[in-house]
Amino acid sequence: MALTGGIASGKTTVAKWIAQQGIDCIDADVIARQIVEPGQDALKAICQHFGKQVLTADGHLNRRQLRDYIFNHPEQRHWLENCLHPRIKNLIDEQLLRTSKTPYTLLIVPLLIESGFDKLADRILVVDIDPQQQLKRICQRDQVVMEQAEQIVASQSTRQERLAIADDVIYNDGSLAELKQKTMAVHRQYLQLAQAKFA
Ligand SMILES: CC(C)(COP(=O)(O)OP(=O)(O)OC[C@H]1O[C@@H](n2cnc3c(N)ncnc32)[C@H](O)[C@@H]1O)[C@@H](O)C(=O)NCCC(=O)NCCS
Ligand SMILES: Nc1ncnc2c1ncn2[C@@H]1O[C@H](COP(=O)(O)OP(=O)(O)OP(=O)(O)O)[C@@H](O)[C@H]1O
Repeated sequence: MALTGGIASGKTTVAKWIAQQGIDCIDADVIARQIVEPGQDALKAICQHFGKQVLTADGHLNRRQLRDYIFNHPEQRHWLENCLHPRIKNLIDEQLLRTSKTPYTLLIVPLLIESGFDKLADRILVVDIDPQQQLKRICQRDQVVMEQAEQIVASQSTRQERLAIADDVIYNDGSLAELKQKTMAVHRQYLQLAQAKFA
């Protein structure tokens, strides 16, 4: 099962609760962080392309600076995606081979449509959020100004595009407790589907 949704829609929160039920989760954002750790070839490629100023004093990727830059320069965002997505795909493939012990595996991919990783999943779950609420959450959580929040949202698939490919939708329009209830309902449904598949 793949889980997607726009930035700050609630994917990580939903995935955390599903992981607590003992379900294997693979998170593309986590992999995207691992492959740019110091010493990794993706970090070297980024450094060669953007220059050393994209590193912090201790040799880590300066994520905030790169974020500010790529969301103002779409062609550079595409370069970064072309650099990282094939590497992320390889690691997802590797992890999928190793994670077959739980009834289903949850693959969390923010840019599911844009990356083409939707082909890896037999079912797509979308976390949907009201755009105004989404912008508020981005600004609050990431300490960015409204203009950058809007730029990031505009660079992603639209709400309609995501809903069009969804098999299941969790509407994150209430409290965290309500979100948890909806998540557990979907999880129970997926357990049943997995059971039916292997019965
Ligand atoms: C630009 C980077 C360094 C900013 O790092 P930062 O720590 O601020 O954000 P983080 O990685 O936690 O991502 C937060 C969210 O931003 C959004 N986002 C990330 N990359 C992109 C992108 N290329 N286009 C649109 N939205 C994006 C996603 O909704 C993601 O969940 C980082 O997001 C990155 O390396 N992006 C390119 C890799 C990528 O495409 N990741 C998504 C995996 S499918
Ligand atoms: N229903 C809710 N009520 C209150 N806060 C919420 C709710 N849903 C999510 N949040 C908060 O909104 C923020 C974004 O949620 P979360 O990190 O799960 O989103 P995400 O889709 O994983 O974001 P990203 O795409 O940036 O990785 C978090 O701080 C989370 O605690």
